Amino acid sequence: MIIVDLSQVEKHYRGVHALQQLDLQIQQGEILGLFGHNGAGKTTTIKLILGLIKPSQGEVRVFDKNPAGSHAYQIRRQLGFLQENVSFYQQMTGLEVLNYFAKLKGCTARQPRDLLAQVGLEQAADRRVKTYSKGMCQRLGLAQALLGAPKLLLLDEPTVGLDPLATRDFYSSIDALKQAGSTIVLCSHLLAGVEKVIDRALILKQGRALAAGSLSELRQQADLPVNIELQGQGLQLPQNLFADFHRTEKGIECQISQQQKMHLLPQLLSLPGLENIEIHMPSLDDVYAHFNQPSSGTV
Ligand SMILES: Nc1ncnc2c1ncn2[C@@H]1O[C@H](COP(=O)(O)OP(=O)(O)OP(=O)(O)O)[C@@H](O)[C@H]1O
Repeated sequence: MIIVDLSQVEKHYRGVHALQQLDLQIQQGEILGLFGHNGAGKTTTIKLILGLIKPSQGEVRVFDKNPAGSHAYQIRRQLGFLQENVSFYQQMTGLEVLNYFAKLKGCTARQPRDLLAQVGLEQAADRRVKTYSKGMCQRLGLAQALLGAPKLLLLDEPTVGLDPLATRDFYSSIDALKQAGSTIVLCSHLLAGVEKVIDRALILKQGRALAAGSLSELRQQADLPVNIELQGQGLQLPQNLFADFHRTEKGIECQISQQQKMHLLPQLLSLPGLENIEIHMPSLDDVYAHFNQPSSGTV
C-alpha cells in the first residue's frame, strides 16, 4: 500500500526552486532516508507531506488524500512529526507538555507517561522543560512525535543532541514502530547512524532527486569498489589477480569491483598464510559523496 505519493512535484518560493519534478512513493512499513546538503529541499518535502504547504505544481497524496485539503485534520491525526531544533514551553514540565499535545491529538491519558519512560525521561517527567539539557529536549520531542502511535512518522534530524546510547535506543524504537507497521521518513546528516535503519534512500540536490534506492541498489548504481584487507605475514598474490593493491603492516589491501567480489573470494580465502580477511562495502557516506560529485546527474 502506498502511503505517500508525490508526483512531478514542484515548489517555488519567489524565485527559489526548492523542489523540481520530484516523484516519490513510500510504501507502508518502509523507512525512507531523505538526504541532501543544506537547502536541498528535505524540509520542503516534509512540509508538503504534512500539508503545511501546497505544491506549486504536481500532486501530493498522503493516505490517498490531499494532505492540505479538506481531510487535513483526519490525516494529521495519523502523523507524527519531529522538527529540527525542537522547542517547548519552558515553564511546563515534560509530562505537562506531553499531556497538552496528547489532548490536542486526542490520545489516551496513559500514553504520555509510557512514552516518557520509553525515551528515558521517566525521572525527569515532573521537572520543568527549562531545566532539560538539549538531548533531553530532543527525547521529549521524540516522545511528542510518537503520541498516538502514528502510522506515518516524519523525523527531521531526530538524533541531533542525543548521546550514543540514546541514539541506539532511538533507532530500536524506530525499528519497533516499523515492525508494528508504521511508515517512517528520516532526514539526517548523520549518515552512518541511519545506514542500518533505512530501507531506501532518496538523495536530493538543489531540489532534484539525484539518486534513489536501497543501499545495495545505490552501491550498484554508484559502482564504487569494495575494499578488501587480507591479513597474514608473507602473503603472496597470484600474478595479475589485482591491478590495484598495496602492502600494509598487516598484509595486503586491495580494491575490487562489486561484480568481482563473489568470484574472487574463493581464491582469496585459499591464499597460503591468510589469517584474516576484512571486507568493507561502500558506506552510505561513500555513496552520498559519490552522487554529490559535481559530475553526477539527476534520476
Ligand atoms: N519560506 C521560504 N521562503 C523562501 N525560500 C525558502 C523558504 N523555505 C525554504 N526556502 C528555500 O528552499 C530551498 C530548500 O529549503 P529546505 O529548507 O527544504 O532545505 P533542507 O534540505 O531542509 O535544508 P537544511 O538541511 O539546511 O535543513 C532553500 O534554498 C531555501 O532557502
